[in-house]
Amino acid sequence: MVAWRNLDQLDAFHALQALEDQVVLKEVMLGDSGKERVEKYQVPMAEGLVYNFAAKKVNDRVLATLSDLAKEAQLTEKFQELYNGEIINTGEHRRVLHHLVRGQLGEDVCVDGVNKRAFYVEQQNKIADFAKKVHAGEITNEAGEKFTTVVQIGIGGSDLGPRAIYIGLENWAKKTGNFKMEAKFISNVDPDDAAVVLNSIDIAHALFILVSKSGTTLETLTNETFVKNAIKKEGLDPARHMVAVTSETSPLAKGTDYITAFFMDDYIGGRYSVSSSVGGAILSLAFGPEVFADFLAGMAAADDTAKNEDIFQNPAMLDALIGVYERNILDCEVTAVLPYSQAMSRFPAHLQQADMESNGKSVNRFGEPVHYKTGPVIFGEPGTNGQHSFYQLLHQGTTIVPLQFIGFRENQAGMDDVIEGSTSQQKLKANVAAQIVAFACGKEDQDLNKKFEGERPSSIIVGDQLTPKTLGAILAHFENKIMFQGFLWNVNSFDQEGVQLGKVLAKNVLAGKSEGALAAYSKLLGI
Ligand SMILES: O=P(O)(O)OC[C@H]1O[C@H](O)[C@H](O)[C@@H](O)[C@@H]1O
Repeated sequence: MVAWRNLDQLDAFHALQALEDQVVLKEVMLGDSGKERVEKYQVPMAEGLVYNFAAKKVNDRVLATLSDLAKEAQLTEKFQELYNGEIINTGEHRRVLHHLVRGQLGEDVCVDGVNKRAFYVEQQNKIADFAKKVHAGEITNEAGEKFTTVVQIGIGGSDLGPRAIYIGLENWAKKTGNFKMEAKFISNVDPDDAAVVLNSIDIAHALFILVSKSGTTLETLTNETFVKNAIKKEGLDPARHMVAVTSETSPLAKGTDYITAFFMDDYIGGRYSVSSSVGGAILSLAFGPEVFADFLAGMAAADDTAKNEDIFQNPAMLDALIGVYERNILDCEVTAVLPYSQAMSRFPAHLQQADMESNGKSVNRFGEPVHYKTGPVIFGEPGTNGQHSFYQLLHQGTTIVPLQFIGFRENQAGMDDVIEGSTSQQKLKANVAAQIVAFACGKEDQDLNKKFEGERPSSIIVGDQLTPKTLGAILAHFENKIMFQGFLWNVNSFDQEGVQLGKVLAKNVLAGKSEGALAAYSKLLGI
């Protein structure tokens, strides 16, 4: 049995607080010691990726104490309980099974006589079969013509992950001959979101995927009707243009006006659902089921490394521990995710939900207040765009923001030119290397306005190229990092009560039941 204890009840945490090791990056990262550190402080990840943490404020003693913390917090055992199907989501009294969607890590998990792995694989096969029939023109619109565009209607976890992964692989798929259908996304209840998408597509040849795990989300149900009205206006039958992805217990599962439905279940949290039918349907239609299977294989490979007890063979656990060190010992409030890859432009937005909805909690998994900081604020943009906007604050501002870089040796599209002695990809890579050192080491200057203090910690994930497998491995790395941090903070990372209050108040406004400030704001907004 594992013991679920608060971070401040662990001896290793107090040992960490007592350490007086103040790693000074501009000392350890300069000259030969910097070179040795970059070569030494890295661990292999799945799919040939590497997690390098040389520019983090850690040394061997801090790392040894973090390793003790991992053991005392029983991170490996807790992960084991999770993938073996224990009720880890205490708030909603649910299992947490997103790992099982991409592979069997432990024991069989059976619920009400159903083997859950078999259920997830069955849905994957059903989606693969459907996607192949759409691509082959066996499933068509009412005129017997092929669908050319696929549009996902969903929000939060039913939008961000699938959208980030679609954008992440679009150019790769075009280059490698795996591009089957263009995908678009409608999420916001702002009518302009749906209007822009509907105006940009040929509705007669569009297949819509309605995605809602709960089947009750106001934005998604509103957009469903919005889209169905647009389909009807074209003189077409909405039931011939829409499939549903939902949990078997949701009201949508009983709907009859869909071509077909694909399922997930209550054990897959929305923000962890990209590997389930939620991401499976759109990604299999856009790129083919084999590409989606490769993406899942990359995730499964990363999940496998997350089982290792040794933190130097478990990059997600190591990353999580360093993050807790920065949050609870170095007192950093924010973390930036900075992919030097345009294809990962929506990845930070997805991680914002994954991380902040999971670990943005003030009570532990038993509902008792915690007396330490939990999840940080997450933001990010692809480099080098960020360099020309918010990096000023990162370099010289009064807030120290730990950074998580991601970079690749090769680009995806294969199109590149030598301009003034270097390719664009080389320029991109030179920039990320330069930034790491600039953030760590800073620069002296008599003019304080031009002085860089340095001491801004960062890590980098490096790979050869962003592919379905490496993207899967990177996503699973972050999912597992978030999970381990939740274990360390002893919070339930798998519910999200904090999103409810606003929904209830908005319903009151629409039902004409508001008073006081709510009524005044409603008037101000012209509702
Ligand atoms: O998939 P759905 O049930 O429509 O939920 C969509 C989203 O809405 C909720 O408000 C939650 O905060 C998210 O975690 C969820 O992903």
